Amino acid sequence: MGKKGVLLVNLGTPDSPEVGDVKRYLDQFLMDERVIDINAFSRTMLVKGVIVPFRSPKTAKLYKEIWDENGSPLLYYSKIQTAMVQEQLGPDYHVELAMRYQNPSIPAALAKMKAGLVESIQVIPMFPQYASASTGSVIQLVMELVSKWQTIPPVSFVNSFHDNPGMIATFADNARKYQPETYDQILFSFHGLPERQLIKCDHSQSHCLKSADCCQTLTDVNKFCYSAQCHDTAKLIAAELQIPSAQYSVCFQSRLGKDPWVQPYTSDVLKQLAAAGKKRLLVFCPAFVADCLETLYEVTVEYGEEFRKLGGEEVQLVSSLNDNPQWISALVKMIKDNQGA
Ligand SMILES: C=CC1=C(C)c2cc3[nH]c(cc4nc(cc5[nH]c(cc1n2)c(C)c5CCC(=O)O)C(CCC(=O)O)=C4C)c(C)c3C=C
Ligand SMILES: [Fe+2]
Ligand SMILES: [Fe+2]
Repeated sequence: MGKKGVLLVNLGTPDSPEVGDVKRYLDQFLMDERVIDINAFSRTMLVKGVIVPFRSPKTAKLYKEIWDENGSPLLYYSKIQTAMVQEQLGPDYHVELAMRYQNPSIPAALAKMKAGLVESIQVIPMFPQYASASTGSVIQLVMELVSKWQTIPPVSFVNSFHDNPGMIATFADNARKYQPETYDQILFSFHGLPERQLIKCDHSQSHCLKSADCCQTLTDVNKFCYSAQCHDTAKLIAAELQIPSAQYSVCFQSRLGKDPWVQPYTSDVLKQLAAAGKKRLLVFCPAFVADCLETLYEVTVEYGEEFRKLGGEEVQLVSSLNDNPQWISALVKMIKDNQGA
């Protein structure tokens, strides 16, 4: 019997924090039609003509702030997660890590699995909430590549795991050491998305963004809605920690460009909380399974500075799932439960 293949795929990071590598990363990332989802001509003009040349030097500086002797935190933790999952699953499994953009690449990881004669492939896009720009993009590329093989093994995909009990429990446990009840407000800050991508993912075309709060509750109709899944994750973590609904806020960070993104924006929520006299904030970022630029720099440094300028005192990040053994066990259970699905 061949081994069962498991492919863990995260977003990706530059090969180094130097401008050239950041350019290559942003170019590949933002030229993805699921990320900048406009017509090909406009995307090329915008990405290659404006965003990559102007953003890369600034983004490279930010990467230099979080790059340490282990390299990029996202890649570092992803490698550890992969090794820990392989260790727990044992020799019947062949576990590979890939990044959607840059390295280790999805084609290289799939080639290793093919050479290892795996009998099946289970793909886990490492994004708890489904978005076309993240999970959808990974699934599309894997399908495109494997569809060209002569022998196509059974391939399965995890579509989302926004309510995975082990993931929720790990985030809650990570927060306990900060004593969440001692903070003025808890924030769940998720990576943002253009609003039009929510609407495009609404198969009913009658739900998302049709009323002020339609994407705040997960139902059968909107079960693939990124915003609704984010709200559900926040609600479950808050319930685990017995945080009353008035004590927490859900918000969305990392907006790029001028189009409207899913709201409320984290910056706006910081302003409201500072105006209401809140001083100390505890921030979860449960769109990520590993600490990365968006948690270590955007939240800790940028939002921290922003909030202090507004009169606040502290923005404390809850560390991500990283190499927490409880998370690894949850991931292993997810793999075993999904086997053959
Ligand atoms: C949670 C999953 C992610 C979704 C959905 C997502 C959508 C998305 N992102 C951009 C633009 C950028 N994102 C950047 C960094 C970044 N994004 C994610 C995850 C999701 N993005 C991660 C994990 C990271 C950090 C990677 C790391 O190396 O640590 C960046 C690069 C940084 C910067 O220049 O600001 C950009 C750009 C868009 C446009 C988008 C959906 C449309
Ligand atoms: Fe992003
Ligand atoms: Fe929605």
